[in-house]
Amino acid sequence: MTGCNWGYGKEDGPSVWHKNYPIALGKRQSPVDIIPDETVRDFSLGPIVPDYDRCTSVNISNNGHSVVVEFVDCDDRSVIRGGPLDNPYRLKQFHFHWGGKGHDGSEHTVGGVGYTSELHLVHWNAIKYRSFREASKSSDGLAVLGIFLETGDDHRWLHVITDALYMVKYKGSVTDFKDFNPRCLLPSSLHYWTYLGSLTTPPLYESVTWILLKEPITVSERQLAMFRMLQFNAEEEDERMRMENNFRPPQPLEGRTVLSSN
Ligand SMILES: O=C(NCc1ccccc1)Nc1ccc2c(c1)[B-](O)(O)OC2
Ligand SMILES: [Zn+2]
Repeated sequence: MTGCNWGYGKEDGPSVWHKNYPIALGKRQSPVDIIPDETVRDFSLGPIVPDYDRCTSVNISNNGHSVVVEFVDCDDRSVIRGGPLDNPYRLKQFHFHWGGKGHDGSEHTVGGVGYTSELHLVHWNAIKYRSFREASKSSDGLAVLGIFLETGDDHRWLHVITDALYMVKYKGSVTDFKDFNPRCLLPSSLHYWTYLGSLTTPPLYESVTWILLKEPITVSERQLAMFRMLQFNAEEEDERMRMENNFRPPQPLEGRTVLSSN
C-alpha cells in the first residue's frame, strides 16, 4: 500500500478505514472508552518511568494527519520503562489529535467524556526488534504514553511547539526542531490506566501497550487554535482543508480489561 489513501473526512475517514485495513474490525483496536469503575486495580503494576533527559529531538513535520516531532532513536538515550513494560522502549516521536473550535478531539474517552486533545508519545521495543517498522507489527512492539489536554490557562512550554507550527502549515513540510525535551509536557502525577490495543491510524496494527495518564495537562484555547491553522493538504493542492478533528472514535473493548495503577 503506497501513499496515503485514508484521512478523517466523510469519504476516507474512520468509518471506511476497514475497506483497505480490515484489522480496523479486529479484537484489539484503539482508542477505547475508559470506564473508571470498570478498570481493575493491579497492585503489581509499578510506576511508569519516562527517562527523556538525554533525548535528541530532530524535526517537526506535518504528515497530512497530524504534527509530529521526531527523535533520534538509534540508541537508548530516551526511553520509557516500568509499569506494564518488561523492558525499556525507545522514544521515536510524539504527535497530537484535536477537535474543531469548541469541540473535543481526544481519541480515548473517560466515562464517555472526551478531552479537548490527546498527545501520543510513541516508543518501540528495541530490545526485541531491530526497527520501529518491525516492532510496529509485533504484539509487544510499541508503547504509547497518552496524555489528555484540557483547556484553561496557557501551557508554559507548549508555545515552543505552537511557535513552530507556521513552518509546517502544509502536508509534507518539515523543519528543524532541536533541544526539545517532552518531559515538560508531562502532568505532575504519573498515575495511569493501561491496556493492550492498536495504532489509532492506519495501518492500525495491534501492537500497542497503551499507557494513559489519568491527570490531564492544561493548554489554552489560543494555543489549541494554533494547531487548527495547520492544513491536511499540501501547499500546491487546490482544496484547502483545515487540520482538525483528526481523531478516531472509541472502538469496542471486546472483552479487554483496562488496568489501573495506584
Ligand atoms: O507510525 C505510524 N505510521 C507510520 C508507520 C511506519 C512504519 C510502520 C508502521 C507505521 N503510525 C502511528 C504510530 C504510533 C501511534 C499512532 C500512529 B497513533 O495511534 O496515532 O498513536 C500512536
Ligand atoms: Zn496518535
